[in-house]
Amino acid sequence: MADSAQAQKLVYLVTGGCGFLGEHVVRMLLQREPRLGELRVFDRHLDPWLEELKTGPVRVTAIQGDVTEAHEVAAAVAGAHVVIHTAGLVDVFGRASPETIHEVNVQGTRNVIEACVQTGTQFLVYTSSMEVVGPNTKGHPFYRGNEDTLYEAVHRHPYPCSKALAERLVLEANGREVHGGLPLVTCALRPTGIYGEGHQIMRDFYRQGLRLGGWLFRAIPASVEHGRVYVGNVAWMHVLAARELERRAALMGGQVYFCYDGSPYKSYEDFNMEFLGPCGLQLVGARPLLPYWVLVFLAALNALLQWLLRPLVLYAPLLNPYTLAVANTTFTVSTDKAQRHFGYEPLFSWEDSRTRTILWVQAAGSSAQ
Ligand SMILES: NC(=O)C1=CN([C@@H]2O[C@H](COP(=O)(O)OP(=O)(O)OC[C@H]3O[C@@H](n4cnc5c(N)ncnc54)[C@H](O)[C@@H]3O)[C@@H](O)[C@H]2O)C=CC1
Ligand SMILES: C[C@@H](CO)CCC[C@@H](C)[C@H]1CC[C@H]2[C@@H]3[C@H](O)CC4=CC(=O)CC[C@]4(C)[C@H]3CC[C@]12C
Repeated sequence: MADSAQAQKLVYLVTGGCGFLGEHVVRMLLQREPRLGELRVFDRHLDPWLEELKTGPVRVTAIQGDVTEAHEVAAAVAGAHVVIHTAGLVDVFGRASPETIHEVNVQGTRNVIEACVQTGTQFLVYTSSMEVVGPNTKGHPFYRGNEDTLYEAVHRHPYPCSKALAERLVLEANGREVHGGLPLVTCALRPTGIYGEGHQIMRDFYRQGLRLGGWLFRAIPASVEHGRVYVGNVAWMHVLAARELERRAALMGGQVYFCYDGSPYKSYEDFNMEFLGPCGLQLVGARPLLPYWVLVFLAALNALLQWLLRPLVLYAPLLNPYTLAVANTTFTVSTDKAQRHFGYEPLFSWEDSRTRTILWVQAAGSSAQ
């Protein structure tokens, strides 16, 4: 991004731009990035709402493509100044095979890096995940941790394994020489569980509650805290990080940042009730209704059934040994690294984030989307 940066209009590429987070990043860039000249949205599935964006002042180019196809990625990256790589296979339910998760999340990321190097794109922001840290398989709590907190990160599940490998590739690529001789500058953002408009699991819990006559049943102790982050703030952090990578390359290059905002620390279920409560649902029980060992048994049973039924049908319920372990382990972050390094402050207050999410749940829960 040369000396004439003031006047220069920039080309951004967002991979996974039609996903839950990707859509917010795309819209945020259009609203809040004054230097944006062209926005390329790359996704395996292009959504119809992209068409509406094409009538605005910024050129929006929709590119249907697969990150696992190196030539498709290289064609999309060529000529871009900045890449925000958010495409990924988010699967902790056993819907996709471990090989597919690895292919999309690790090889896909490798393809993005190589495309930057080959075509001379200098700035890369990667959407990593809290899952590269934990919770670990031993269920150790991560309490108000930051990017420097020591934690025994042990990955077995294909999703966190893939995110950890991909993040490492991105960080190690920092400083590589790209076509034209300049250094690649990379950083990785690690959201905790994201919520907000478009959050399909929240919508599923809402519909399940409606089916059960307005009741949800507590499964996880209220004392197990989760850090959650509003999707608009995650998108804003991506936009800011991408903008500041050039000016603060020495400081930000090769760094990781947890995504955080003012959302309260609560258990997964109590946090969901912040939105589902005002939509008319109630969480039954001050304590879990079933003993923990019963949940462990049911989760193991689900895993067994998934394995047995796989040749016939895909059985992928929310509860499995991995999701139970994650839901049942405290994982909260408390950090100001992004604020110190690139001036991040949440754009949306907790009240705002909550209101926006409630409105979306009400609309999405009752429609057939
Ligand atoms: N949802 C969450 O709570 C969290 C998500 N993340 C990360 O954020 C990123 C976005 O996640 P979400 O928006 O939640 O997921 P999502 O599934 O809604 O979006 C992912 C997007 O990537 C696209 N995609 C998948 N495979 C692709 C491929 N082979 N080629 C091109 N595009 C492909 C999908 O079509 C989708 O539009 C992912 O990298 C995920 O690992 C990180 C932390 C928390
Ligand atoms: C035991 C059930 C009783 O109601 C509740 C099951 C909830 C789980 C499906 C979720 C609990 C925690 C979630 C994960 C967490 O937010 C961290 C994540 C980060 C990511 O990068 C991807 C998504 C996820 C793994 C998220 C997935 C859903 C949960 C396991």
